[in-house]
Amino acid sequence: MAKYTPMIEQYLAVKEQAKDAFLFFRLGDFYEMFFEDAVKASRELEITLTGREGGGDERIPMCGVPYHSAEGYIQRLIEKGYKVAICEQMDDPAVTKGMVRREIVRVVTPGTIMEGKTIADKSNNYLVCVTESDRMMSLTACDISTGELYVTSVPSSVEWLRDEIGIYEPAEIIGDSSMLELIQAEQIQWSRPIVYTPWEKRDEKLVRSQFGEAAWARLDPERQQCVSVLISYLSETQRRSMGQLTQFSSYEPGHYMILDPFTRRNLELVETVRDRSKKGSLLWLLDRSQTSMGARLLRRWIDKPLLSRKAVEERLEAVEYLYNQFILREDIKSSLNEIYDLERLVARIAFGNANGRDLNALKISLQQVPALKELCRTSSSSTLQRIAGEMDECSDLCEAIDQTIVEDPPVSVRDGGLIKPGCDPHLDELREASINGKRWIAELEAKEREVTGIRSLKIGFNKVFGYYIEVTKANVGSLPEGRYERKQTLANAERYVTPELKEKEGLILEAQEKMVDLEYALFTELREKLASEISRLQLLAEKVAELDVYQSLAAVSAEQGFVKPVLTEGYDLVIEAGRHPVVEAVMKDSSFIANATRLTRDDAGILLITGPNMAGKSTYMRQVALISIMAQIGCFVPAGKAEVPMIDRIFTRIGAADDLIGGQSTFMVEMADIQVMTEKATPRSLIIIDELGRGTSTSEGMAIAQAVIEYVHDTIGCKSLVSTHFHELAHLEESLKGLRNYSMAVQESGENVHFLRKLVPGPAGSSYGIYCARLAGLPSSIIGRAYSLLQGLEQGVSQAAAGLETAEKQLSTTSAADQDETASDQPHAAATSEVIQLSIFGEDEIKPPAAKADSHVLKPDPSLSHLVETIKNADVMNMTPLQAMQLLNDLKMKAKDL
Ligand SMILES: Nc1ncnc2c1ncn2[C@@H]1O[C@H](COP(=O)(O)OP(=O)(O)OP(=O)(O)O)[C@@H](O)[C@H]1O
Repeated sequence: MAKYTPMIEQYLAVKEQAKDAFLFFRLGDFYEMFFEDAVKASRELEITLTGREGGGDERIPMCGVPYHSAEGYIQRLIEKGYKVAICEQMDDPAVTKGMVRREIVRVVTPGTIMEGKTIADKSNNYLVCVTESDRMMSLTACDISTGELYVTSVPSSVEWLRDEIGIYEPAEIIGDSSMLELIQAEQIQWSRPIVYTPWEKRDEKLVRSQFGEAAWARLDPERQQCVSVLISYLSETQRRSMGQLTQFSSYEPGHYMILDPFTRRNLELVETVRDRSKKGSLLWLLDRSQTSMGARLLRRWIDKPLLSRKAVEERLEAVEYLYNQFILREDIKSSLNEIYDLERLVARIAFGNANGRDLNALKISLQQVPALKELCRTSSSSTLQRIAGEMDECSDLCEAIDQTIVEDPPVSVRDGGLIKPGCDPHLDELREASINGKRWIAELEAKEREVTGIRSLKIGFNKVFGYYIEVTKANVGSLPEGRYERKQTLANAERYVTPELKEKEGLILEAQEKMVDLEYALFTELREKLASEISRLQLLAEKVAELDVYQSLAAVSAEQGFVKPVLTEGYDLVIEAGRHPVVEAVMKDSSFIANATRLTRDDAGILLITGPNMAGKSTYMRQVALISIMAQIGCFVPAGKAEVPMIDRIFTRIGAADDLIGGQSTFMVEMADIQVMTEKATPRSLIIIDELGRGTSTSEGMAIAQAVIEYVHDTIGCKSLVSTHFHELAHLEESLKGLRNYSMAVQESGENVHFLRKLVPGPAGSSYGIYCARLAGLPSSIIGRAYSLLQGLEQGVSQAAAGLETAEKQLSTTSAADQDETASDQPHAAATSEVIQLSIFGEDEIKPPAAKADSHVLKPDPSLSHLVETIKNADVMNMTPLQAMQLLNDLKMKAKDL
């Protein structure tokens, strides 16, 4: 095989270091890609694929992008989930003999981007690292564009891992390959695509030197390991100091309310279920922030509601104060409005890619701080006063920028024109020389015109020939002999230089070159000075963001008529006139119907809610969860009055999450969720289950629903809202002390049903499902047929229920003697209530059949004794839930055959 050229050999050697990335190989003014990379990139970026002789047997596929527009191409590849390794020329080709050295200077990955369209201003872009050691799982989340770094760990648990990743919604996850496989096996459809990079190398030394020995020592060993893996990845991909990472925030997951990814989605905390847009989410409603940092912090608060009542009350104190102080709120708002994204500015400064405009943005932002601080200091809110006390105005840094950078600097920092006069005496001298030189040239032009008598003579400049005297062809004859040396011939003009022009040009260009170099040096000196004060700036950014969130929560609370919740360490959740904040806000006619909620230890901790489709059950249940979350982030809540206990976990099982997991049936998903709930829920949790037990046959669904409700009631004992279509479950109120029936009221008038959206005590009469189908516009033939089928089905259910009731009666008489005190733990009897017939239509063509369901009790059948025997012999206490379900199903089949 023929040998490759040295350049291709060099390419291949570099490519070895970046196998999983596109290698952007700098060749002059282009980044070139070769071989497979070229073929793939030409397809992904829609650029022309060419070829090049490289010494091998065949032409080598090649494609390239101009270096000055590479940013856009890199972003497009990152958005598609690829990585890009940037390989630069390390020597100046102009002065290098032979081949220039080339090295990878940075690998851009989805989790390590610093700027650009890919990361929205108001959201974070996290890289998450997961590791496991000694049966402890650790997770580190880092956003290098803002300098945030979080680390936490717990005894190994896949659910925890899933929940925690759900909080960060990372762009990329690195870490132990076994852990990555575990996460991928969960098949969760995250709201954004995640790139997985196995990475097990660690760099403890770097972590210790970057964060200090004291901070290192405070971390548990498993967290140390996790941070070391992450930092090693950053250092190998970014290949520069990550000065923006000044500290890590190590936290205990137990300090926050736990919300699994399904619950987050179901409650539409940061995006809607339907189109995953922010609009229509709780974040959208609460976000009146003026700065991007504030917006990101608000999102973090929503992602992690607090468990410490004291900490929440401190937040509420500030929100309440600002709620009542409209003018102060407006003043704070207008100051905040002038503040740029400090976190990202500061990260760019540390990363070394901030330009003059960035420094000025920092200056303008810092100029707002004294006023903000004063507003907080003079307030009578203790929280705001604390913020004022912690705000470092950084006026020295503001002044340094002000003295150095001109008002409107260019984008580039390498071409001069960004340092103020008076900042550096040497620069001023050079400027003077350059200005004088230019003046001299202007004078020379006038002089030459006079000497030659050529009025159109002019002096110009270009990069190739420098300064020249230009004379049109017609006037060339008028030039005196000797002094003028021809440099360039154009179509209708000639260009000349003279010895004195050449000499002056040398001086001017030298001054200019020196000036540009000196300006760059002065600029980087300032940038480095700012970089060395990065922790002060980051701390200030935190305070500004916190203040911004307070004013945002206060503004929206005042605007929407929210009230301050009363937080308790107790059990009872009592809400008067509660509303769903987002549904209410999007209703144009302010017609949202408020509903109360009472979940108390003395009365009932479980509300079993029945009611027709469309009646507002889901909205009601979500509103209770949202009120709890809002209270625990420190926001006022949409209610007339609210007493809210600190809730440790909200568990929701709401229909809309069905599409989250591919390849599993709705029913299996529901059961898996319920399983997690039974394992994790505590008495301080809140459970919300919408339409429990659907997705399987009616009788099985009903049986499972009842068993689950009993388990929640007897074993977990937490507050729960359960909605169901099985009206037959209403009887549970009799057997479960802590359960109350409620329903969403409807009013029937003639043919129509009017949804009152009002929660009333007692079970619902009917589900009106077919009525809703009619509302949705289904053909009347289908509606009519559905009604007649319903009648048949209801008779069947009624008979089966009656059969079971009889069986149960027989069982109770024959086995009364066997009963002991554990009987109350046995599954409760299947529903026996009469199924209520719909009668909401008049003499319509789709009128439901008139007959009422037959509710009489059937006579016992001889084969019933077999059924009873089976029930009697069942060793219920030693059955798994699945065996119990199986038994129940067998009984049902036998009952059907009776
Ligand atoms: N309290 C309320 N006041 C005014 N409108 C409401 C109220 N609650 C719900 N709605 C409106 O009623 C519609 C149906 O509500 P929701 O989805 O909660 O009903 P549902 O009983 O859960 O129905 P389904 O069982 O079909 O899911 C929603 O579009 C919502 O806008």
